[in-house]
Amino acid sequence: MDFLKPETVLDLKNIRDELVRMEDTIIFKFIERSHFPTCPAVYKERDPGLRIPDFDGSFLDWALIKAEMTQSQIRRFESPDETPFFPDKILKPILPSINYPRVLATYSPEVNFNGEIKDVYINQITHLISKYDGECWENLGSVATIDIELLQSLSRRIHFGKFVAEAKFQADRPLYSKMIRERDIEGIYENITNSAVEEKILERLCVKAEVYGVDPTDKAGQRKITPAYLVKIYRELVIPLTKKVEVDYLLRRLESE
Ligand SMILES: O=C(O)C(=O)C[C@]1(C(=O)O)C=C[C@@H](O)C=C1
Repeated sequence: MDFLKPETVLDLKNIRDELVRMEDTIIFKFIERSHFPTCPAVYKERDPGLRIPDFDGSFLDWALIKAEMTQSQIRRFESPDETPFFPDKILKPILPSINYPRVLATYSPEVNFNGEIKDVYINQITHLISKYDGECWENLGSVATIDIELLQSLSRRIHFGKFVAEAKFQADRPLYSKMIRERDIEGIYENITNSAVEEKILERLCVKAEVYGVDPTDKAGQRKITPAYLVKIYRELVIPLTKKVEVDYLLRRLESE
């Protein structure tokens, strides 16, 4: 997939191949995060043990804003597959802009589910993948660092739904236009769903968790990510959020015609 070549970006096979590659990135980051406990202090606003001068949010938000400010200056959010968590805090790039050909509708940056992704990550995912529920004051920086990487990987995966949606819209404009005009949300959900593809993803994740989640030379050793948790995260959170992105993107698609 090459964002300078629109025809490669809207090819459903290329999109799905990219989603498969992202699985590995996400699994290895889950494994990194599994070395630490949940560390609720990282996510609490104005935690008494973790005061940040002139900032009212959580330690994670502070670190994420700083990271996005730097990354925006090196052009991260010019790329159509990257979505900032704090769009109002990002800065102008210091590198010259790349003129990506437009593949998504102009309103696409407004389809931003990062608030919900962060919420689901903190309140559900960390409890499934962490070593145990509790603090570890000496690792707050490491936890926030891996959280930022994980949130950005999950965000990229879930917002890839925009490319899937655009490819599906272009493959059957009359059908999607009708459903969009009639605000037939159920019909859109039905049409974007491909249960066979979803089943294949979940099957593959089981195998990947079996292989990557344990030391291959010590199968009886401690498991870092289990097939059950990985499948639960994808089935209940990642895939449904991807579909939400697809539907939200499609519902506005006729604005761009
Ligand atoms: O591959 C697709 O067609 C998608 O829409 C992506 C995706 C996913 O999140 O992986 C979502 C919905 C489909 O049911 C299958 C898979």
